[in-house]
Amino acid sequence: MLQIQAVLRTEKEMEWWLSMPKVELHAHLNGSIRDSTLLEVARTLGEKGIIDFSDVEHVIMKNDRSLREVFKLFDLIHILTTDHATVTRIAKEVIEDFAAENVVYLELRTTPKRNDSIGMSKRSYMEAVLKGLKAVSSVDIAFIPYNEDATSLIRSLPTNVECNGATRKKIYVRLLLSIDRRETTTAAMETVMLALEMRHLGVVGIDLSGNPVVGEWITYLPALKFAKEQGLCVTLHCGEVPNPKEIQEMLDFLPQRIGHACYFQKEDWEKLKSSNIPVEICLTSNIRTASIQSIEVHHFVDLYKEKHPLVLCTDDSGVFSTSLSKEYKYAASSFGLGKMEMFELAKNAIEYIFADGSVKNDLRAIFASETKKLNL
Ligand SMILES: CNc1ncnc2c1ncn2[C@@H]1O[C@H](COP(=O)(O)O)[C@@H](O)[C@H]1O
Ligand SMILES: [Zn+2]
Repeated sequence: MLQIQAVLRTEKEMEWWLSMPKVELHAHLNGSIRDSTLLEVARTLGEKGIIDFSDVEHVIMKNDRSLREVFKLFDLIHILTTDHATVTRIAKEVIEDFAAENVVYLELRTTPKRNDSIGMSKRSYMEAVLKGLKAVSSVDIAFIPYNEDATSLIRSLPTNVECNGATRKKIYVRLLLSIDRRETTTAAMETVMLALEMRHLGVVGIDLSGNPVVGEWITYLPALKFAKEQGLCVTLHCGEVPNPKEIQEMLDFLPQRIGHACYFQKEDWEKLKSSNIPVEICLTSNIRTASIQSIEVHHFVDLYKEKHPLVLCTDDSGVFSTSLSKEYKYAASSFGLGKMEMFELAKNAIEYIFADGSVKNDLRAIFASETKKLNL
């Protein structure tokens, strides 16, 4: 009986975190796939004899992975998902999943991939992602920044709308194109050129990600500089492993945001704080990959106390079996923060999004109306 009551209490508690409006700024498409979809795709490839399903199932369901193992898993995920139809499917599902937990603004990042053997170019990969966005039907989605046609007019309704008595959820989506650290300067530049060509379709920036022990900062710098000059926003995975020289160079570049900041030393914190660069904090990801030894010593605490710009994010909700609601609940319970404080934290993230001022205004209005509903 007591056990049932505890379960009910936990469920009720989770409901609140689910219903709170949230802003997600650090989510990798291929890291955010539902386990069920990944298993289904793997099973189909197993039946066709392309992979050995039993081996793959074991890898997908494993939960405690080191950072090295995470990147091995990504190589496997990419084998499973990198065809146009699957990319479209996962893009649609990932957006639906974020919208279902009341993420009202999502910046989804993905690495455009080229695979000549199946006729995939970086552009056709991105077109498949966009097809997924257009296929979303369970929620209203606004992803085209300019009201160029009638459809996008409908799609840019500012708040959740009433439909047959029920409120339909509404999510803004913007895209970031990732440069993988394995890529060459030329390949990185191709990604930036593609981002520029796709700006009118909701691409707002560039991310640098991939295995942090691979590659050199100097390789990506020309493309990142060019992106910045052209007015694209840039976010960097920074300090996921100890690399003092690279961390300093990245901070000197003055990106619009950074992700992680785990292995920062005194001079890195000083530079970060004086330049006020917002930090995307991914708690579960940092703990699972052991980039941070335990939640009690996470740099969230210091940054939060100092009112440094920060935003809670999932990183890879599929790979780390998390969700943005869980990340908020985790932070609240780990750091002793109340619901009001967490709501404020979520609301402040609006200031660090890469979309334009009109989207920020709409989001501020959404948060203001939700304050009343949530009894805060
Ligand atoms: C755990 N911390 C992390 N650190 C660095 N890069 C990461 C990452 N998690 C994900 N990625 C990057 O995102 C890709 C998967 O999504 P997309 O194929 O782009 O959609 C990974 O291959 C890696 O390059
Ligand atoms: Zn990441």
